Amino acid sequence: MAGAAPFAKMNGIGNEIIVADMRGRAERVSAAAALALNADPATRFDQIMAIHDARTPGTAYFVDILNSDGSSAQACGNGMRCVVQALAAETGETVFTFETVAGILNAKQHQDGSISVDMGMPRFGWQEIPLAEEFRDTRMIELQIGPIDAPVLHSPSVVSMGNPHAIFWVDRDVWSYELERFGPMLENHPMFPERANITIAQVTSPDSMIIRTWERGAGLTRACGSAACAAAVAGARTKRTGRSVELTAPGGKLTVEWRDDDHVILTGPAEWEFSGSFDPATGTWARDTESAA
Ligand SMILES: N[C@H](CCC[C@H](N)C(=O)O)C(=O)O
Repeated sequence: MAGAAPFAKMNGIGNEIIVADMRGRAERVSAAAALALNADPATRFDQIMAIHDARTPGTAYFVDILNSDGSSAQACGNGMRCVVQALAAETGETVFTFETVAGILNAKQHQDGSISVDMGMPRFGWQEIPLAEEFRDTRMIELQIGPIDAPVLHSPSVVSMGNPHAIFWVDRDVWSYELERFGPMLENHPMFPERANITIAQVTSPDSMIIRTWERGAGLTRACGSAACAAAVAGARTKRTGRSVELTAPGGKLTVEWRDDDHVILTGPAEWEFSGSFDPATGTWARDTESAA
């Protein structure tokens, strides 16, 4: 393919990620390419993490994040771990400083192969998330779906991890809620002018919870790293948990530590599946012949 860019299909505990190598190129991965790659079952993804040349001194790369509907995302914790694993394999480095549209982000690969990403500081102001109306306390906002007198989901905590998140606390098994039905309504609720990632969370101990996420621009996913961060922060803010939490998502476990310096550290694995090359304008792609299935 002329002008093709290398990519790796990877995942972060089942969050389907394409790491695209756009270094040395001026163009972005187009929304049309994202839609085409997502339409093919072999390359279906939740996020594309496009690695570009650095724009800012002191950073190694600029990472552009696209959702599977072609929209842009400001943060993707699971995808950043995939980026780190791909770059660590290529360069032998283990510590990286990246830039995204949301700012500077540090990450490192540990001896055991797990990867920690510093997701920065959470933000709680209603205008920062953003919400459509003023709430002075975003630990719990008025929002509900279902019958007025017996809402199915209500009173979420809202947090920005660079991207907007709403966490609905539930007592029952997270699988007993029809997130595929409520997710789209809540993602697009007028309360969220930039839409939102929607998570239901069941706290199982002061340092653990089970979560399921409907992602803005991607739908149901097996895991969402920034949602794990948002849920852990919201858990600590509402005194449901401490500041170090293990989160079980459908695809596996992640740990989040909300450090005393206010930074949120997400740790978990990343997995390579296969490599190929693609046209960043159209999404036409081919698998590398030497790449395993
Ligand atoms: N899967 C990602 C989050 C993608 C966020 C995206 N859906 C949005 O904010 O639009 C993660 O691991 O953090």
